[in-house]
Amino acid sequence: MNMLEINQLNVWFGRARDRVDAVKSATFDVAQGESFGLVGESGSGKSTILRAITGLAPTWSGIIKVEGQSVPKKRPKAFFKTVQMVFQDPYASLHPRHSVDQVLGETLHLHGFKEIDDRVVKLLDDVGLGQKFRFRYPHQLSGGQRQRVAIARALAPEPKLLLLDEPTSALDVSVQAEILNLLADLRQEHKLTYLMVSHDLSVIGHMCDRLAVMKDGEIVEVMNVTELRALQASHPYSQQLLQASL
Ligand SMILES: Nc1ncnc2c1ncn2[C@@H]1O[C@H](COP(=O)(O)OP(=O)(O)OP(=O)(O)O)[C@@H](O)[C@H]1O
Repeated sequence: MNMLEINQLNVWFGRARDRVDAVKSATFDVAQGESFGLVGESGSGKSTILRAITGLAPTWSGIIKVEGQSVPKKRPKAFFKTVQMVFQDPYASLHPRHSVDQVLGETLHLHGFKEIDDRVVKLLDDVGLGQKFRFRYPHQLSGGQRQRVAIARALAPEPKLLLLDEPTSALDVSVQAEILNLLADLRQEHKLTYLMVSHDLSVIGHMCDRLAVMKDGEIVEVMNVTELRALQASHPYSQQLLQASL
């Protein structure tokens, strides 16, 4: 079964002469348990696709289906029990005056969980932080530790689909691999499906099964990572991207 189906998705910002067509007729699907990458140059519309799925880009047309169900314009709370997003910048995505305990506890509470204490401890273990981080505030954490908290928050509702928007590009090179390995382990342990944006083909090659190449708001090619590794892109733009990343 497909976890996610995107059909003829158009996303735009602004009106009339100011209109920007950020995503044009994007069509792809992501199977249950699959990890799917979106690559392309800056401004090609990768993040906008994730934002449209999660409801952060309000003007869109086309079909977005999660587990076979069309997503309505206004996302019900239940949607966020299935779909969660991890943002690029862990400095911007955590409230500076909320402790780790508050961030995770409030998310769990919002989604109706009981035994919140036990779940907070378990989430911190799952992301490799452990209890000693529980009562810290964001300014007392490194970038990598903050991103682990953001990942724990995304895992709190026990989602099935994680939207990952360049989850390591704001981090120090030395911790990028740690976070990618954590995400790969979590996918296995929690049987998650990933839709991941990156401009880094080696990250996509490491993390994904298939990928879509975007250019100027359009998907120009969908390929699997075996083809990526063998440099078998057929579209000239994909070939250019591959050559540039060597
Ligand atoms: N809120 C907005 N208002 C107007 N235009 C926007 C808005 N958000 C994105 N855009 C435009 O939509 C296009 C796609 O942007 P998007 O952020 O999806 O690209 P991207 O491929 O994710 O790039 P990057 O790798 O730099 O994040 C760009 O031209 C961008 O300027």
